Amino acid sequence: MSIKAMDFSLRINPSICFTQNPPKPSSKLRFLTVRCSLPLTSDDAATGLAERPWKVADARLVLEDGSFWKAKSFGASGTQVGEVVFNTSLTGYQEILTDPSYAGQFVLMTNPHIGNTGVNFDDEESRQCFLAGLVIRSLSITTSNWRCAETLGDYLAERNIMGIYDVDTRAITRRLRQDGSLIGVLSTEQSRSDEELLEMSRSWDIVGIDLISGVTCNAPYEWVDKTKSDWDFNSNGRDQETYRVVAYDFGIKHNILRRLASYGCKITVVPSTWPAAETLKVKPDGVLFSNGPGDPSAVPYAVETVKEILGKVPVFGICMGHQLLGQALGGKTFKMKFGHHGGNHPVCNLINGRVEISAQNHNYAVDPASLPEGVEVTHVNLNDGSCAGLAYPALNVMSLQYHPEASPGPHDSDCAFREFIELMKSTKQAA
Ligand SMILES: NC(=O)CC[C@H](N)C(=O)O
Repeated sequence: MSIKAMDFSLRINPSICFTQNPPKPSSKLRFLTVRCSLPLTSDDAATGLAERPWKVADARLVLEDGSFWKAKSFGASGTQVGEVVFNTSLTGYQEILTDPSYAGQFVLMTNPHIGNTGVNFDDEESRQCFLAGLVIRSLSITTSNWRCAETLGDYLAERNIMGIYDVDTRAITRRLRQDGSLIGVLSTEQSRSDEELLEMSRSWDIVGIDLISGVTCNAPYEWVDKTKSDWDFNSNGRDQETYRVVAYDFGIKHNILRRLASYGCKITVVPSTWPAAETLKVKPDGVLFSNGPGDPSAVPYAVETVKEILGKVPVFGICMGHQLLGQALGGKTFKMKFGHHGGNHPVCNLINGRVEISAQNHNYAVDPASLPEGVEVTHVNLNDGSCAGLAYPALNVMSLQYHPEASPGPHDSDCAFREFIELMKSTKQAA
């Protein structure tokens, strides 16, 4: 079949992955995405015969199932072990990189095109990046955004975080969906053998480790920042009153604090080991138990703190905070097959029957069957029916397994902050 020159134009798009079999031209074809991929050998580099504008694969990701993935490195170099999880968010990679709940994990983005907006000063969700590394399909060759202050590669290198690109993220995602989360080792060190890296991946486990102690703050501090007015999409219905809240930092995301402040809370953030007695001494109107990394069963001290506070003031648990509440109420948590990480999870709010599209990031969940009588499941994840929210009205408890603060993600669940205000208000009035 012949193709007339006018029948198609050539569009270079470096973000689209290349296959061995490019699409067959047809007379209807208007756009053909082209990016070539030639087999590279180390001889080419040594002889200098083949000069190429791109670099040779210089990193390996080795998964505990025995699979090896050649990739190109950006950011920091070295060798790092972690659990590989995939995130389906289309936007917000900077908020994901700075979400402390990813400590100990490699985040693999299913969106193939990452880095295009660079990084900026406003989208940090914590004081540093705690994740093990970033795995992406295509690293944008340009950055373009009015807020961009730096490229993604420079940002990661400065923070000593490893990243890899040009790796088949779809194939790894399918593997994780089928077999569950896997431990992996990422290395740029040629001196380490494949066998050594595989052995490393098989001798490390994320289960049972207290990752919270590595991300929490060292001392209490006051939080004052609100959501900037330009970005506040939901400023109606605020209470005139100020509510005093103590927020336990198990790896807290800044936007939880910004949203609470915007709803009129005066917040003291405290470390994960802060004694319950000290919290109760300041007579807060409410206590927030934050999100945080890792296995909720590995932090019994945090469950004890939650137990001591339960029933004395209204409490709101988010993600890890929800799991700790579940345990403190007598329930059990379990590790899910590959968890939920992304900004497109439908959740049914059983109280009002509405469906919220939510931002999620968790590998563990509360088993609703293990909960005692009186504890209500208020939200259900519609993808798999897992428990997404709890309430125990007798003790003024509410919790969500996902992220009402978004960052990144949809804002459908922002009303949860309003509900926490109402809970504090009605408890205050009843006192
Ligand atoms: N975002 C979070 O708080 C994560 C909770 C917990 N670390 C999990 O993976 O389930």
